[in-house]
Amino acid sequence: MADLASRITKPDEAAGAAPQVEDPTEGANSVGIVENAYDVEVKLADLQNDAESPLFSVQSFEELGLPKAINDGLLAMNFKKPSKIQERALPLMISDPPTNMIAQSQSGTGKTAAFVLTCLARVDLSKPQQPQALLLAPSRELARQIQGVIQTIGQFCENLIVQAAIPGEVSRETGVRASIVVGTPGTVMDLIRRRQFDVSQLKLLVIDEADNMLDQQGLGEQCVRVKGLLPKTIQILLFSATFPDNVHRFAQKFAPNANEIKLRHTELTVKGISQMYMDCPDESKKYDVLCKLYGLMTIGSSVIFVRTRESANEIQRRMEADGHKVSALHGAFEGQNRDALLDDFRSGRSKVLITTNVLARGIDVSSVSMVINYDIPMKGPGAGVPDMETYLHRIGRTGRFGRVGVSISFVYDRRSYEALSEIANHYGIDLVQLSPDDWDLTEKKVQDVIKSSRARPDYAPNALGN
Ligand SMILES: Nc1ncnc2c1ncn2[C@@H]1O[C@H](COP(=O)(O)OP(=O)(O)OP(=O)(O)O)[C@@H](O)[C@H]1O
Repeated sequence: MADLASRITKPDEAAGAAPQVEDPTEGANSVGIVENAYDVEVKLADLQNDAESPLFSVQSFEELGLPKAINDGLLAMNFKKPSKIQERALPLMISDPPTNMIAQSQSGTGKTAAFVLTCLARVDLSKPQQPQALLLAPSRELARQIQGVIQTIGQFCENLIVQAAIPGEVSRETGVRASIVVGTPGTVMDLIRRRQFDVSQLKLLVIDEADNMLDQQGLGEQCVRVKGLLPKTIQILLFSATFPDNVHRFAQKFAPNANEIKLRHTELTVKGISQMYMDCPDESKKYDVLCKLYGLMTIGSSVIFVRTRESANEIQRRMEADGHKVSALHGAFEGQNRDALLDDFRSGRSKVLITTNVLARGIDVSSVSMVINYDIPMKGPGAGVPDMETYLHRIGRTGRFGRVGVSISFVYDRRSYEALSEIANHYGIDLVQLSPDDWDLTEKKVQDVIKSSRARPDYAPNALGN
């Protein structure tokens, strides 16, 4: 118990945990749009000039030597400067001869654009239907999102065809006909086996969320099998915010002689995310606390993470019965239903999303200002071990690319308290305590952070608009 207590900060430090933001007492409504736009330019530019920030860079995109059509795409996305990972990784990935890469960078720091730019720089667009780059992701949502990023950054690249290899997307008659293919490992494997995906000319394999994808307890076997069917000389890029030691060793075998960009444990947390925890009296009270938070959750958009599909359904049912508007998304839903639910959330039509770990990684919705860990993430036999990596990925759904956000983890008994305490110690996080007994203070602490995130004019669904 003492461990977590030692990581509690004083109440008035709560808003301070989200540095370099507008005065938190100033809500979006009280700030004029023009002034505000100026503020934000300065704020993001400030972060990008701060050598300590993961968004820092000294170069411009032009200096990285990418083709003009790609630079035009970056301009259209309003990407003014590369982030640190983009600046460091890109020159290594696009240089010849092609070299493998294992790259780690905090959540929301632009890893996707780093590997997407490499794909766009490597494919020969005179062969638009010949698969040349394959990107693998752990969920259909992430595969679709990456497909969208490629299409947006590549909007000025003539003849670019990008296809998603996820269930229900590739017709049996035509098979895969695209230069860039983004998929989930099971579907990709099926397509290759059925000879509907010609992999003979692939020159690039990207694995996003690579520690999760290569984990031998999970998708690892499938990824190894896919790789075994690809040309031996293929360039391999592995990206994630987390690389636990055991998976990292395996990653080095999977992508031999790779250049590496690694971070220490304590560098992994994103400064813009104010991490808090809620001391619930017991498990049965967690639901009431959640309902009390509901008003704050709808100021921006929020994601509530739970352990099982059943509890996602159950919380949705109860909250709706109590008159709240929420959506639930998990692996039991049909693919197209899942797509529609996430699209609604991205566009702001729904503001509160209850989900499982299926959406813990990679999903980029810039309007998310709050993440709730209704259940502390656990793993291992009997799910008795705190899942450090999943915690970091879950909270990383907010605080994207210099934005601010808040995460609230619910604890209610010794076990959940100790698990969160281990997570906090592992990353060296100072968690702010919230109490359901002092609701006014709780509300103020959370609102201060959320209001700061709202004060940004680019506070809207991301540039993809999907
Ligand atoms: N150079 C840039 N300038 C401005 N915005 C950027 C830049 N690069 C990326 N972004 C934006 O930052 C957000 C986060 O990027 P991205 O989704 O690639 O993060 P990530 O590092 O892959 O995070 P995660 O580990 O959660 O998957 C996206 O909305 C993206 O459009």
